Amino acid sequence: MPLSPSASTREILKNVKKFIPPLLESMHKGQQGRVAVVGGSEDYTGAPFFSANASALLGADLSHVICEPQAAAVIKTYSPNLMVHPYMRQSHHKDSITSNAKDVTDRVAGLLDRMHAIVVGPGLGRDGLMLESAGLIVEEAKRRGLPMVLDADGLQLVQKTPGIVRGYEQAVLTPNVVEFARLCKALDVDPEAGEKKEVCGKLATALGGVTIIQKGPQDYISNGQYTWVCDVPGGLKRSGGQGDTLTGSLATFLAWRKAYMDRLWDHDNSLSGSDLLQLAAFGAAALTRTCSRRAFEKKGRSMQALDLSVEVPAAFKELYGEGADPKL
Ligand SMILES: NC(=O)C1=CN([C@@H]2O[C@H](COP(=O)(O)OP(=O)(O)OC[C@H]3O[C@@H](n4cnc5c(N)ncnc54)[C@H](O)[C@@H]3O)[C@@H](O)[C@H]2O)[C@@H](O)CC1
Ligand SMILES: Nc1ncnc2c1ncn2[C@@H]1O[C@H](COP(=O)(O)OP(=O)(O)OP(=O)(O)O)[C@@H](O)[C@H]1O
Ligand SMILES: [Mg+2]
Repeated sequence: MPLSPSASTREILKNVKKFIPPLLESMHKGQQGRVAVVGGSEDYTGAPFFSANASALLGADLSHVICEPQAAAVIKTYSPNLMVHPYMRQSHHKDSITSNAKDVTDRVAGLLDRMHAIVVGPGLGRDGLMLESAGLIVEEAKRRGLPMVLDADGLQLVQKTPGIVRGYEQAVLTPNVVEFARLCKALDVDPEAGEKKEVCGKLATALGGVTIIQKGPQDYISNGQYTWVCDVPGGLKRSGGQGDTLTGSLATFLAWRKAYMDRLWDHDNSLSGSDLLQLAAFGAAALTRTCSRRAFEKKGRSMQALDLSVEVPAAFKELYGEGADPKL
C-alpha cells in the first residue's frame, strides 16, 4: 500500500484546486488552454506526443506539436486531436522554404501569438539547427511573456547558455537526476553543498528565480525563495517517457494559471502569479507521480510511457476531484 502524502502535500494540493478553471457554459474554445510542444525529430516521435497528449487529456482545449516534417508525419498518425506543424528542420533536412533557424522561427512566431504556454525539448534531439531554432523560439516566447517548460534536450540550451532563461521567472525546468547534475555543473552549483532541497533552491537562484522541478524518488520544487517536496507516491518502473507526461500536464496547469490571473471565472484572487508558478509545478508533479503509481499497479514491470497517458483523467479525479468549485 503506497505511503500517503504528507499533510503539507495535501495542503498544497488544496491550493492547486483553487486555480483549476470550472467548465462554464459561458466559456469558448481555447479558454481552457492553448499549448504547444516544440520537439520531435527523426529519432524521437514518442516524447512530443506523450507531452502534447497529456496536456490535452488533462484539459487543454488545443494542443499543438511543432516538429520536424518526418516526425510530424508520424505524430499525426498517433492522434487526430493534436495539431502537428512540420516547421522545424534538422541540419540535413534544409529545403528552399526553410534553410536556417530564422526561417523556422518566422514560421513558428505566428503560432506563439495564440499560445498560453509552450514546452521546449521533448524529442528535440541534439542536432545543431534544431537546438538553434529552439533557442530562437525561446527568445520569441519570452518577448511574448509566455510561460515555458524546458525539458530533455531543451535543457541542453540552458546548460550551454544559462542566460537564455536566467531571470525569466515564467520558465519552469524539469531536470531528471542526470540533467540536474549537468545544470549544477554548468552553473557552478555544488550538488553536495547542503541537503538536496537546498541545492535545488541554489540552482533556481543561480538561474535568477526560474522554477525547477528536480525529479526523483521525491520531487523538489523550488523558485529559489522556497522549496516544496512532492512526496505523492509514484511507480517503481523507470521506463522512458514518464517525464513527458509531466511537461504536458505542467503546460496545461500554466495555461490555467493565466486563466485564473485573467479572472476568467469568479474566484477569491488569493493566489499571486509567482505562487501560481510553484502550484502549477507541484500540481503537475503530483499528477504525473499518481499516473505512474496507477499505471504501475496495473502493469508492473511491463509499464510503459503510454500507460501513464491513460491514467491522466483518473489521476486528476483522485487528486483534485472535479477541480475548482466556483463557490471557492
Ligand atoms: N519514446 C520517446 O520518444 C522518448 C524520447 N526521449 C527523448 O530522448 C532524448 C534523450 O533523452 P534521455 O533522457 O533519454 O537521454 P539523456 O541524454 O538525457 O540521458 C542519457 C543517459 O543518462 C541516463 N539517464 C537519463 N535519464 C536518467 C534518469 N532519470 N535517471 C538515471 N539515469 C538517467 C541514461 O543512462 C540515459 O541513457 C530526449 O529528446 C527525450 O525527449 C526520452 O524521453 C525517452 C522516451
Ligand atoms: N525513484 C523514483 N521513485 C518514484 N518516482 C520517481 C523516481 N524517479 C523519478 N520518479 C518520477 O518519475 C517521473 C519521471 O522522472 P524521470 O527521472 O524518469 O524523468 P526523465 O528521465 O526525464 O523521463 P523521460 O524518459 O521522460 O525523459 C517523474 O514523475 C518523477 O517524479
Ligand atoms: Mg526526461
